[in-house]
Amino acid sequence: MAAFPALKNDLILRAARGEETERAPVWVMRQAGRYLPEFMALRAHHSFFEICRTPALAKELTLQPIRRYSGLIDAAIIFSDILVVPQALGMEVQMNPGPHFPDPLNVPADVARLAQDVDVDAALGYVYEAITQTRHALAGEVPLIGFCGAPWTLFSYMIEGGGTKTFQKCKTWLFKYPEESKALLDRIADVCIDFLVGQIKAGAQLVQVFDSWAGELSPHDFAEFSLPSLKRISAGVRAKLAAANIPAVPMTLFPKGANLALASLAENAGYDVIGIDWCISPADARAAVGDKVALQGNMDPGVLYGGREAIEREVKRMAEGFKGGKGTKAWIANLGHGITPGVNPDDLKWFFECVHKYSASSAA
Ligand SMILES: Cc1c2[nH]c(c1CCC(=O)O)Cc1[nH]c(c(CCC(=O)O)c1C)Cc1[nH]c(c(CCC(=O)O)c1C)Cc1[nH]c(c(C)c1CCC(=O)O)C2
Repeated sequence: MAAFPALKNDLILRAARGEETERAPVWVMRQAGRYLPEFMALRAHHSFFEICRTPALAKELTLQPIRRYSGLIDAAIIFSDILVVPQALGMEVQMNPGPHFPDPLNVPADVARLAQDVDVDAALGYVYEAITQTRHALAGEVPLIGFCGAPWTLFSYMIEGGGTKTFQKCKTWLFKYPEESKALLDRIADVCIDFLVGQIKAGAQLVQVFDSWAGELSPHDFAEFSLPSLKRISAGVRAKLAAANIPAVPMTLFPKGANLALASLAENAGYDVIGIDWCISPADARAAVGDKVALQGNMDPGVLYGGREAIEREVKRMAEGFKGGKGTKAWIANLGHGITPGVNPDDLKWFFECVHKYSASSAA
């Protein structure tokens, strides 16, 4: 592996490994995104997936929030999308403006259309190249996060053909074709394993699995359909790294909306960090997971629309919740989901400043 510049800020890696830190490390999901004028300026000249496939452009977008919030932000996340995995499986995905699959999987027989024995490293090598270039360009300022989508969330896009409110088509699969559904979920998981291992080899220092639709399943169905593939990924990544003599990196799971599953996820899903949304209080989340994992989250992204007073009040409340009580373990400050367009970038700066202030071990 190429030698990278020495890391100057390892706060998030220490927190992810379960250590209490002098203050909470902080980053936000979708930090390179449409709320940033510099993102919109570059995006005006390139299509979304063109940027994903062009390492120099993906690197540039990854660095934008790091430059703007230098000294305040503790991690970069590679600019890409969870939908590059369905693309690697041979599906066409457009972004206009939301994701659109012209030929979704309608019935189990359609799985035959997916690419057989995908060479993940060949199909997604452009992501690895973006990661390696970004690691060099970061010059050790903060760690770089790699990611993928969770099988259940990707399954839903591949079957629905885009975003959905009803989940009608993918739930038809789960409940009419449960065995075929599980086989497809495992198949997606196997691509995710190779993809995360490749990202780690290329320089990713922490990886996150986004299960954005976890909360659409009942606790029973989450355990039945999503959890097995999430475990397959954590175990598969660790086994492949060990076999290749590559040190493990921390793994984060963001099972959005699956707050009822927190205790069992902390117990045996195989992740170091669990990301939570804002529909559970930090104290309740910590009570559910004990000291088995670090927690990441969880301010409602909508608070960023509320102005400085609201942001300060809610960061203080969040910090007190995560710090309070016995057995408090590590905390990575973040929003409970991605930052949304329309947020004033200066208000995000204020969010970071408030996290620094209220999460410090000396803060009252
Ligand atoms: C479900 C999901 C997707 N993509 C992702 C998820 C999981 C996280 C979540 O639940 O928000 C993950 C993602 N997407 C993007 C990143 C980049 C890294 C980061 O800054 O966090 C990450 C980590 C860039 C992006 N991915 C997308 C954009 C905006 C598209 C544009 O530039 O036109 C960005 C910056 C497009 C995208 N990609 C996806 C959707 C639904 C959309 C369109 C609507 C939306 O923006 O929410 C699929």
